[in-house]
Amino acid sequence: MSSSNVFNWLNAAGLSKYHQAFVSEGIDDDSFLRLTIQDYNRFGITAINERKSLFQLIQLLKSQQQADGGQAPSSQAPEQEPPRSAKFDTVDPYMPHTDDNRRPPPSTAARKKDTPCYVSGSKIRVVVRKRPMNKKEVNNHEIDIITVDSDDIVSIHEPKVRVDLTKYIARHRFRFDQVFDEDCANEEVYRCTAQPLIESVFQGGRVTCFAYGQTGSGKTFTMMGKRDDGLYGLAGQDIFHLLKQPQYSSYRATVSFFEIYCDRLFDLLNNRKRVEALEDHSQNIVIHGLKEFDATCADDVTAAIDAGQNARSTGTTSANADSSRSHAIFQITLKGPGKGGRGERIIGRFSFIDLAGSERGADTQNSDRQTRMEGAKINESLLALKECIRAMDQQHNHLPFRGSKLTMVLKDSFIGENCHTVMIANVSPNSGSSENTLNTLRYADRVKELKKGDDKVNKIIDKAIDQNKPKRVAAAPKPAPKRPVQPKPAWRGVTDDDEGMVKEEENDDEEDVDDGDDNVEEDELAKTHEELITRILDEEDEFITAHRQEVEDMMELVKKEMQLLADVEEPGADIDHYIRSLDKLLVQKLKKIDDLRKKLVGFQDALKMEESMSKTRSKRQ
Ligand SMILES: Nc1ncnc2c1ncn2[C@@H]1O[C@H](COP(=O)(O)OP(=O)(O)OP(=O)(O)O)[C@@H](O)[C@H]1O
Repeated sequence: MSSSNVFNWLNAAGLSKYHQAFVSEGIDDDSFLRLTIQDYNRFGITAINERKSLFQLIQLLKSQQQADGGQAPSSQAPEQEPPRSAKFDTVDPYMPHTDDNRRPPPSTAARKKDTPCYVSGSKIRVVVRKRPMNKKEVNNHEIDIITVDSDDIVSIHEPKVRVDLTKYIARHRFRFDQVFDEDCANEEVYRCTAQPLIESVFQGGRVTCFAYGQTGSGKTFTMMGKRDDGLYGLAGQDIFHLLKQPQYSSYRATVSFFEIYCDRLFDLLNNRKRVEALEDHSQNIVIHGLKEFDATCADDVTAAIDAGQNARSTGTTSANADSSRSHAIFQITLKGPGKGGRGERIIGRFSFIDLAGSERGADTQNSDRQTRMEGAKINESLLALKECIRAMDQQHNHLPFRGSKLTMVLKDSFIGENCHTVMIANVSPNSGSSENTLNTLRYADRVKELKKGDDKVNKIIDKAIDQNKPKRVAAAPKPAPKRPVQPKPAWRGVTDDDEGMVKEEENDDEEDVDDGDDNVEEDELAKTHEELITRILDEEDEFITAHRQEVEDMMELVKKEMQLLADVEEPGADIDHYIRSLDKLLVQKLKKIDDLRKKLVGFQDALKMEESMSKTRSKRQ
């Protein structure tokens, strides 16, 4: 291979001005193809667009080399069709990192190593991860109803029974940015989701990675893994690897870990102390009282994760001991010198969120009030989250981050140019979870609805999918409008199987259906109910604060009474003064008790109203 290729390649990518730096470093064609993102700084290539160009160029040359059976690419600029990600105008971060030191386990690595990670031009990436069937599900003779049809298409084969008791399978297909099957290791999920975004945190980025899904679908497994092989730990390793580079020597990393339960924040690294999210004068959200710990190596991250997870699973009250009812937020923040060398500023932040079990949001009509309130808050936060991500992706000016505590504390993850969000929708494969799995896929699908400008891109993908579609055999009748919202079948095919007639439905483009007047009324009732729950939670806080104040005031008054008693027992004490003073104190005490009691009665009324509203809603179901 001639070394002159390096100049031609750089020239093709508009980077010829850096050629000299490559010559000085002795880079020939072979070593050029082995360059990693971490190397780019050595040549002075720091601008994001130039780094992207170089990354893309190297990927194209490598794929050309592979296509040529390992032959060296020519010195011409690559002429082949760019990989799909390049067509979509973003890219690079999600192409495979072949330089990665960590290797996925052999079985997965061998099959998946070269699978490119696709990305559209948007700031949000939605992937699906299917977990394997567990022993219990196998022993119960449940079947696996999820098939991963390709790198980005997943089908759920939902067992259904008609009114005439015949069984059929409704097949729903969804397309996402990427789909991981049950053989994928955490490392592979990490490689295609969080890892490509690590470097952007060093460039001022705010990266947020959510694990969404029903309880037991693998959210914690994905985020935590077994100690440090989950996304938290893997990201920690990479961040510290980069922090060792000379250009980042003035940066430091801190970690924090907290959870949101019923709109309340608890510090998982400080005995679950309650902390508050407040807006400062610049409208930034600051979590007052949250402990941030310096982390100097990946082991510090692991230690913080262990401590936080321990605190989470050994909750102080029975109600929130169940971690699936709270959102856990683990943040790694990079800090560096402030502007002009003064003070310190936040450079970037990586936030990982292990969301509450998505099915918990449906607990709003449970007989237990605490469960209802938890459900309402989970529901509210997941809806607000979806809206914020969509608004961010569609570049709306208005971001509804005030819709929940969760979106409020993540405000800086949604605003600004350099924000990226990854949502990992975790699904359980067993037939018993079909309803929840379908809900998860629909939620993720709504998050990822492509914006209008992407129509062209959509068509290209749809065409690709169409080529694999079975022939359309009959127009499908629109299903009767009924809650939960049913998808509009795009087509139906009819085949037979052992169970009798099997029908397949495909729902690549699911749409909401009109729920009618009854549902409008029901929605209104649900809205009022949820508002009432929010009011109760706020009033509960206010009432507890008022009660605490009343106890402190009473203690002061009791102290004064004791002083009066001591004085009156002295020889020659003024009995009139004693009686007048005691009367004053008793009036003050009565007023304090009366004030607190009025608050208590108001609060009880709200609780009764909530109870009756919950019953009304249950009766209407
Ligand atoms: N991809 C996977 N491979 C192997 N085992 C998995 C995988 N995903 C999940 N599991 C196992 O499934 C079980 C449930 O997973 P996990 O606790 O992560 O679920 P979860 O969604 O976090 O539930 P919760 O909401 O209750 O916290 C665990 O025993 C976990 O080890």
